[in-house]
Amino acid sequence: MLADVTVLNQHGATDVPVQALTLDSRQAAPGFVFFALRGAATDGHHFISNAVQQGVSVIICESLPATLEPGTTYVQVPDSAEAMAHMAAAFYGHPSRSLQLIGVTGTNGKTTCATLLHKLLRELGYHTGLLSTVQNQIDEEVIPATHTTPDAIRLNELLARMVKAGCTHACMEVSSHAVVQHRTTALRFAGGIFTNLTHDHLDYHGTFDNYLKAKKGFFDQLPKSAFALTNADDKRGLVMLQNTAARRETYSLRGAATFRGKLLENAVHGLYLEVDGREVQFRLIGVFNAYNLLAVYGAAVLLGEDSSEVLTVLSGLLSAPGRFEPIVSPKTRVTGIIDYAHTPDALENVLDTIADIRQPSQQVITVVGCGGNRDAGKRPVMANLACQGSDRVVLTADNPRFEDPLAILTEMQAGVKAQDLAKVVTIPDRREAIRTAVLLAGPGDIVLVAGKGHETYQEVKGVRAEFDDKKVLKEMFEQLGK
Ligand SMILES: CC(=O)N[C@H]1[C@@H](OP(=O)(O)OP(=O)(O)OC[C@H]2O[C@@H](n3ccc(=O)[nH]c3=O)[C@H](O)[C@@H]2O)O[C@H](CO)[C@@H](O)[C@@H]1O[C@H](C)C(=O)N[C@@H](C)C(=O)N[C@H](CCC(=O)O)C(=O)O
Ligand SMILES: Nc1ncnc2c1ncn2[C@@H]1O[C@H](COP(=O)(O)OP(=O)(O)OP(=O)(O)O)[C@@H](O)[C@H]1O
Ligand SMILES: N[C@H](CCC[C@H](N)C(=O)O)C(=O)O
Ligand SMILES: [Mg+2]
Repeated sequence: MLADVTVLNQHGATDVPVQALTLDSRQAAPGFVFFALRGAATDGHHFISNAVQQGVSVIICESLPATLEPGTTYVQVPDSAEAMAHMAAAFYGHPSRSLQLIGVTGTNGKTTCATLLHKLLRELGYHTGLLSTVQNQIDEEVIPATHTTPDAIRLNELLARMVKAGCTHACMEVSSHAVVQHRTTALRFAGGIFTNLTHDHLDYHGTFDNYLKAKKGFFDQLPKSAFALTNADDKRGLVMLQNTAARRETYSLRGAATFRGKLLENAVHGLYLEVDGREVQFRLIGVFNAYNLLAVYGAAVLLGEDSSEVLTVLSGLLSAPGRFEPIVSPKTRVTGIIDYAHTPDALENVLDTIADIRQPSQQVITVVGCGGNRDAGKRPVMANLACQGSDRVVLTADNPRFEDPLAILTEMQAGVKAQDLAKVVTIPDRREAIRTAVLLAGPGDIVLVAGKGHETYQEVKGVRAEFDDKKVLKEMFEQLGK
């Protein structure tokens, strides 16, 4: 890559003092390096002159502007995002090299696995960082997250803060967007975990094959020193490791694998599993969580931890916020479940879990919507799955973003089969939808509020208004005397 770099207006970019890095001209200031990135909505190259006006020292770009300002260094590279990843890692002193960094990728389960591994390592006595959809953490210090995987600059900055705080380990989610946009390029991972691959984000990746390649790209980049731990029961589990240089390891609930689990019981009070020959009761609910637990167990053992100690700690852990989080109404014992299921596979898993643990007398009422400016293909599928697994369904808005919430609901309704029409109501206002579901619930029934989990906002036309499914549900229980 370096052979292709062209430096103009200075004798060498290394002589230019640099105070900070940015990918956004609006944040640029004297002493900054500005990276011109080609994005999905616009092209950072259009903002080079703005960045120069704001006094940046260095511009990293793929094509040079027609006029070069004296006093500014221009570095032309084949791929600005890739160059940014390498420069960000170097600028922050390659923090990933001072950590046992574990990356988790897959369609569902990343937050759950990364959070569980973080909690486990904390309990085992390590100073540990976490980068996740819900929040970033340095030990117990919480730093709000804007992305599942931050951009390369923010990512390296956060890892450097972890190193400075004395962390020896860090757990992070690696989204498919992150791989494609080189957010994790130039990090040194000690291990990678694959959870599963199902339908999501086809709006961004175009085809399922591209989506698969993005996830696989993470394992292709792992070094020989790392482990690559995959779900052998997932259709794409082994493909992920096909070209990795890392040590290949597997986990399975069904057959031969490095880490074997057997489902003994999936009950309302938790999972009872046999793990590597030992029977253990866990507090997490649902078969999908049996996979998450096995993955985390395997990763910890591969990091050199004692398997018995790992199981003891894991058995006491609760899941990540907004992941199958139960809230029981005080009077009529309605069980509310808040879950971040926003993909067809996640919704199906959650409803299957509810089917496994419910009593025949309990009705299931599901509140669900689909996000705007995201994969539209999942909308009818999710509405249909909600109908298959529930007695009543309230279709509502998720985060409409820049789309018309009614148009999203029309696309969802298209997935409702004629015989299910009678069980569906459509209420665009999410608060009213939750209220209706609670009204429909008789004593002991189950209300699943899917899609937004831990989120504390609803995003409409670029504005995030306060909205918390958990709070609203509790409020409705109280208001309606449930
Ligand atoms: C689709 C996507 O991933 N978008 C990310 C991408 O933005 P973009 O490609 O749209 O950028 P753009 O608006 O076209 O701008 C191009 C460049 O011009 C720059 N610019 C723009 C305007 C200006 O005045 N000056 C300027 O310099 C921008 O800073 C950017 O560098 O690069 C930005 C900077 O890193 C990200 O903030 C942005 O995330 C947006 C907000 C987003 O919603 N991303 C989601 C889809 C995402 O990444 N999700 C995954 C999780 C998915 C999962 O669940 O698995 C995640 O890791 O969070
Ligand atoms: N291993 C799993 N397999 C399938 N579904 C799962 C699994 N783990 C969790 N889920 C379901 O998916 C939802 C999202 O889980 P989680 O937040 O852990 O996934 P994620 O991969 O981090 O999602 P995102 O891509 O949005 O960050 C959960 O609320 C649950 O419904
Ligand atoms: N990380 C996912 C989160 C989706 C959450 C859901 N509530 C929605 O808004 O679609 C995304 O950015 O696509
Ligand atoms: Mg996540």
